[in-house]
Amino acid sequence: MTCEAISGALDRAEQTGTTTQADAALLLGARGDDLERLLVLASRIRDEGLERNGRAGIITYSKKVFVPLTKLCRDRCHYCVFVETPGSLRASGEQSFMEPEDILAVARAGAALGCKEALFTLGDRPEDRWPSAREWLDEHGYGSTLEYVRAMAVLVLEETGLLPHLNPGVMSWAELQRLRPVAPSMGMMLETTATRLWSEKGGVHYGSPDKDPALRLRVLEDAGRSKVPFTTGVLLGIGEDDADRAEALFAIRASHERYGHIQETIVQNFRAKPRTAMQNDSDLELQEYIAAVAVARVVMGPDATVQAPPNLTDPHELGLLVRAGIDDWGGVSPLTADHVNPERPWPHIGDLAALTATTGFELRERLTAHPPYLADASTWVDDRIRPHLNPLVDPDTFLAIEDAPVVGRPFDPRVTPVLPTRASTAALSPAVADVLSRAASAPAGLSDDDYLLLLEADGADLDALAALADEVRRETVGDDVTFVVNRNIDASLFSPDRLTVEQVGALVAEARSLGATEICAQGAVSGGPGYDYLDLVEAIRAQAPEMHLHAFRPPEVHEGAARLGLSLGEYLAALRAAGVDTVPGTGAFVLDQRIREVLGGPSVLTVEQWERSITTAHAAGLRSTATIVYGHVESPEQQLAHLRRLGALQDATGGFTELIAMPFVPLDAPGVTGTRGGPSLRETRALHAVARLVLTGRIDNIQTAWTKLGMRTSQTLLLGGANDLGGLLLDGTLDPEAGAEAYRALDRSDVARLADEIGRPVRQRATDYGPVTTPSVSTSGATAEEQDPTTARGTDAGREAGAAGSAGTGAHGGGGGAGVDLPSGRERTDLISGARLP
Ligand SMILES: O=c1nc2n(C[C@H](O)[C@H](O)[C@H](O)CO)c3cc(O)ccc3cc-2c(=O)[nH]1
Ligand SMILES: C[C@H]1O[C@@H](n2cnc3c(N)ncnc32)[C@H](O)[C@@H]1O
Ligand code: MET
Ligand code: SF4
Repeated sequence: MTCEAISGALDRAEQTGTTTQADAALLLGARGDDLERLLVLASRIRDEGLERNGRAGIITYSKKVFVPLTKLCRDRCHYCVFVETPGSLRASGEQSFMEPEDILAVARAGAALGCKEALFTLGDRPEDRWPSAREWLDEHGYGSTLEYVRAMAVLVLEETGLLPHLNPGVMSWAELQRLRPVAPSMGMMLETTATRLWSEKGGVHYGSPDKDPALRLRVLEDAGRSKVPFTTGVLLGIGEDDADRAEALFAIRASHERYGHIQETIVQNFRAKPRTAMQNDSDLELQEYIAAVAVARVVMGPDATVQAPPNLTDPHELGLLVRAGIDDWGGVSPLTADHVNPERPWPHIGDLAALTATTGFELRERLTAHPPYLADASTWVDDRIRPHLNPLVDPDTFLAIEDAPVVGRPFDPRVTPVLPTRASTAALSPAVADVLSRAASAPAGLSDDDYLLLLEADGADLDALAALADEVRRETVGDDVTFVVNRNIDASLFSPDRLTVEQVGALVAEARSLGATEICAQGAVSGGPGYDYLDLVEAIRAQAPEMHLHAFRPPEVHEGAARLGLSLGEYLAALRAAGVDTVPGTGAFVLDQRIREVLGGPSVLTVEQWERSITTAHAAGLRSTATIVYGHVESPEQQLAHLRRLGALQDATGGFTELIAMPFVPLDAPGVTGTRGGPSLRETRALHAVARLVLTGRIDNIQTAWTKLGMRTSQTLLLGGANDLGGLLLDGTLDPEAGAEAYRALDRSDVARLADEIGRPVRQRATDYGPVTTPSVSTSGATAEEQDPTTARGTDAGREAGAAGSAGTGAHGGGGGAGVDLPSGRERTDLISGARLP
């Protein structure tokens, strides 16, 4: 690095007040006079921002207690001394998790000292690695560590009034939604964007799944989209170089530019700890650190908050951090240690105030969420947390009212029924009311008896159950009613005389031109020469390389593999290589051997075969749907066991995208006798709601099988736990007599109306529930959004015939069980003109 290069970068930064990523990497090398210039620039930028934001001359901190909820972790960061193993905990006589009483003791003591923040910092998802963590959670009735975090945040709010700041590591989208109402702010250090430190043996993040930079950047994005005031930052001195540092800072800036949610960028210096893999590494050098803090200020700009922890730099050097442009010291505790850096005590707050004063600044207490976010609380703060926050916020500055009493207040459980029939709590049976109140804080943590009670709920109890499921749905995936635009191809027709390779190509080309993003192919192919499963994949792929291909149920996969003499794993890998993207998880019915024997003929896979097929698919990188067919001979116990089984499979593989609950339709299963003839509406509602609760944190999307349930029932279910309408398969002009689903159609205007009637937005999704990325093409030149009417039909649900699941029986058209309004057959409509076809 030449001095000219650095002073050139300084010149440019001084002139523009900002910098580029390449210049930032240069500026990180500034030392001596260059560093002096950089500090002056960083101070100037910070001071301009403070002035503009009405807080000139103020440096903030948050008075907090540290709650190390669990020190078990599935990661193994080489610098971390916080993390413990079950063995080390046993040796020191500690539990896997802090008990609620211990958490409250810390929080109460903090409140008595005027603290207003409870910082929950903990290991990532320890239950995935340590059976003892799983057991502790099971015994205490929590489905996951993050469910326990949520419950403890509520407990702390109610009992002490401290405001939770959650720093639990990587959070899923669903977890962010679940946690947002219980904390005004959250955070997760990006640490670094240097992937090699994670992917290469010897790197500090090797073997730590949660430290994949791509994953952490995803969390940053999700937090932004969820409007969570978010603290993040970089950890310096762990093997990254200046280019990496600049890249990480620019990644944070880019995410903030998209969503405006980065309330604070922490520039944290690595400190070597005994008993860690990095114990012999040296601490980050001071000049290098100071330069990085200043560069962070220049990169993040005048309106950002840049934080450096005051306990990781020696007291007599803290003035340098102020000169480097910080405006915040982060959380400081008068009570608890910094458990991440236990050897580095916090300065006394009085000393920190005095020291800050010598740099010309006044130290002021802020809350966990920074002033700009509290000033726009309707955007950034969930209304359930506001009653806890408001008494502590100074209405002029949005900083803390330092001497405000910190007292607990009840947390709004929000079990407000939203269904047409409103249930008053008084009308609930006491047992159901009790179960629901526990379900509100731990939906996935109830006992079998609890869920069985809910599966039998009726009347006001059922309405309240549905309302809670609706709330959990909203917190998990938001309000959008989603659907995918696709076309079903009945694979059982694939043969030289019924549906040729050319016809398949034409169907696919047409589907693509009409805006489909997915082709769904199910049904047993005959397997003649050139007409096997892989040939069908090839025929589809040849037409549409970009289209998502969702194809072949477990029985078909078994058959296809046997035909070629391949193992399931080999065959699924071949399907994937040929172009299959996901597989339908249909043909599951209820995963109970006796039930399958009653319902199915000889072609029905055993429980073991079905599970192996799905888990092998997941292992091969093919995700799948998960399904249940209910309302035949199964008991509520068996329904629940099935849902739990799907949840356990999901824990093992993470491969399910959604659950589709399909009512048994007797007319589709002519050979099956002795059933209860399909489910009632009551049973349908209870099952969907219970599925939403049981699968919280595991399977986030619950699809309503509209082809079997009809529109009115689907609306009811979308208000009672479900969030997705499934596939709207294009019914184009080339459609052959496509078996069971022929002439069943929904179009976009139907979907829009359906959602509008229940007050919800609609969103077209990709198969994996992400945004639709490939722009839809249309022969008419209209975009997918404009195309209307687009006739459409269901995906997996459409193909799952009543019980035995034989594809293409064509035996549709009658009513289902009581209360299940099947859609009436619809005439085919021309996709472009909307005109009825003959
Ligand atoms: O006491 C600590 N507080 C840490 N905090 C808390 C921080 O000091 C403040 O308390 C919060 O920013 C809330 O105001 C973090 C918060 C995050 O969101 C992300 C990372 C950290 C890291 C630490 C830390 O190492 N030690
Ligand atoms: C809570 C945050 O603390 C940081 N962290 C973890 N271990 C150390 C260490 N030895 N030195 C400095 N910071 C550390 C990480 O950035 C983590 O995300
Ligand atoms: N485990 C989390 C993370 O590394 C929380 C901080 S480390 C104790 O992000
Ligand atoms: S830094 Fe966080 S993720 Fe890494 S081992 Fe420590 S607790 Fe686990």
